Amino acid sequence: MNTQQARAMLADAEVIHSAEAVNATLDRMAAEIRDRLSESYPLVLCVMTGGVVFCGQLLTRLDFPLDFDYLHATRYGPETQGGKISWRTAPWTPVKGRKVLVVDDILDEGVTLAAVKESLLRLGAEEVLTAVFSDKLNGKNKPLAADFVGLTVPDRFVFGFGMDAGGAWRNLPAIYAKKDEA
Ligand SMILES: O=P(O)(O)OC[C@H]1O[C@H](OP(=O)(O)OP(=O)(O)O)[C@H](O)[C@@H]1O
Ligand SMILES: Nc1nc2[nH]cnc2c(=O)[nH]1
Repeated sequence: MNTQQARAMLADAEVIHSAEAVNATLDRMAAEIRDRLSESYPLVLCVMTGGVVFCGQLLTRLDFPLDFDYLHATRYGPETQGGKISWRTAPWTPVKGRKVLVVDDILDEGVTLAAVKESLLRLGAEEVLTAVFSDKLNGKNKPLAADFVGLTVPDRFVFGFGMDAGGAWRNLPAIYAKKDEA
């Protein structure tokens, strides 16, 4: 995708959740996570790449001691249909005996987060909680329900706030969907 194509896609897209709604949701989620984990010294793990914006903005709202690290698993690449999960990087910080909070941008079919959770439990994590900024209303029987959910999104390919559209626009502060898929 080149600059022109990326700009055209954004111009044609529909806002699903505004930046204001995103910020209010971050505040609410941080309060929920604080209530559950503020005394546990959790290990917060960002699922790269899409989780980076949500996780970064969430972290600045978590006012209690925690460790931070990341892992990288992907199954979409630049495509809009998921494939086989590809593990790129495991967390460097040992998870054995830890309460872990996994942070990702979207729960779509749930395959990625279910695989991440299973792998962390296999590595000996005491408890694995999951936080997703958006949960797609796709009517699918997901293998996992997130412990903390920000906003729901319709069953369309969405982008912005960490999520890419053909590689572009992870940097948007709001959530969009391509108009032609409405
Ligand atoms: O619930 P699922 O259907 O498994 O989809 C959710 C996953 O898809 C996206 O990652 P993607 O594979 O696109 O990689 P990315 O984070 O690098 O964009 C997103 O960041 C989630 O990790
Ligand atoms: N950008 C993006 N990535 C996803 N990964 C799983 N579902 C989606 C989606 O709707 N948009």
